[in-house]
Amino acid sequence: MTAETSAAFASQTGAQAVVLTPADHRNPGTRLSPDMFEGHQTNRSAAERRTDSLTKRRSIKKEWQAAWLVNAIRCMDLTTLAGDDTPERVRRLCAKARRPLAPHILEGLALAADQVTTGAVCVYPTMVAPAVHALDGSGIPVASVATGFPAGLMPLSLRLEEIRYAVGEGADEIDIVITREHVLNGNWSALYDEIARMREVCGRAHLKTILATGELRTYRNVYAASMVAMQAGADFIKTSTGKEGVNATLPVSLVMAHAIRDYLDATGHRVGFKPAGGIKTAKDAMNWQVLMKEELGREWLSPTLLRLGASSLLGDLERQLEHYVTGRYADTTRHALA
Ligand SMILES: O=C[C@H](O)COP(=O)(O)O
Repeated sequence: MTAETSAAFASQTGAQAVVLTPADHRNPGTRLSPDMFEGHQTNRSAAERRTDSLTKRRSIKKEWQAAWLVNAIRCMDLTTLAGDDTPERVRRLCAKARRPLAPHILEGLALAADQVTTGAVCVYPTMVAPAVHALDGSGIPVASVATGFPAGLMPLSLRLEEIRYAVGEGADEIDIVITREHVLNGNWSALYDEIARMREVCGRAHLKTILATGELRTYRNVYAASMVAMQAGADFIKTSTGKEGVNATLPVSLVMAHAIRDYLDATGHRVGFKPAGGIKTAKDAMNWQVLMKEELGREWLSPTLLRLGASSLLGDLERQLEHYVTGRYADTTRHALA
């Protein structure tokens, strides 16, 4: 491991302990303030140009990439949200969350096993209990989707009860879905009220609000929904369930990052960001981290304020780190981090 690489790790990974925002920070929210988003101008083509240029830059040199790939693991919500999920599958997922990298890769990176675990494990409510048991003592939070995931089309009373159930099973974080109709109709008070009720029922559990941006039709709606969710007390805003036709995209993430920045400027409160749905390659993970660093700063490179929601990203991260350490790909298919 070169001196430069170890320096990269000191600044990007191991020393990452310099978390400027305590892990238990909460967004207290504000009253509903339409003036913070009504009339806000968003420019789709400018957002697309900006993020397109970001994906084409090779701004991170080879020896630093490994540090960013390790950081992507640290910020990952390792997820399984499938109809055929079982407690055994969840137990296997939690074992990966505790030890995502093989010993020889950790050795090659000069990292200790307890320095690299995932940001959380994300499951359905009935899988929370096996996840809590499997992660006992690891310090890795369990996130549960709730409120009628992924569509959310059920009575509010039942959606709130599902949150109570998941928290009662031991969930540390709740990923709720919003009622898209409220956004499409501009019914901001209804959107604010439902999220505020969900926040209240979450109690000690952190609240992540899934905006299902692929179903909100315009970037102006994405910005407005982001702002209302933060005003209602969301600790994270999250792009997608992973089940929409269009899930996490970089341009939409840029719009949401701007909302987080504007909310911080107006209130002093930091809110986390979770892109989710279709994030599958190490290149994707690099792109989202670069976007966070450039738009929001280094605080948004820690699991306290960034989570990559993904069910199939870890494999490529492992593959790229294996190549970095050994000079070859473990499997025959080349997956160059081009
Ligand atoms: O965060 C939750 C998403 O369902 C993950 O989406 P994915 O399966 O496309 O990685």
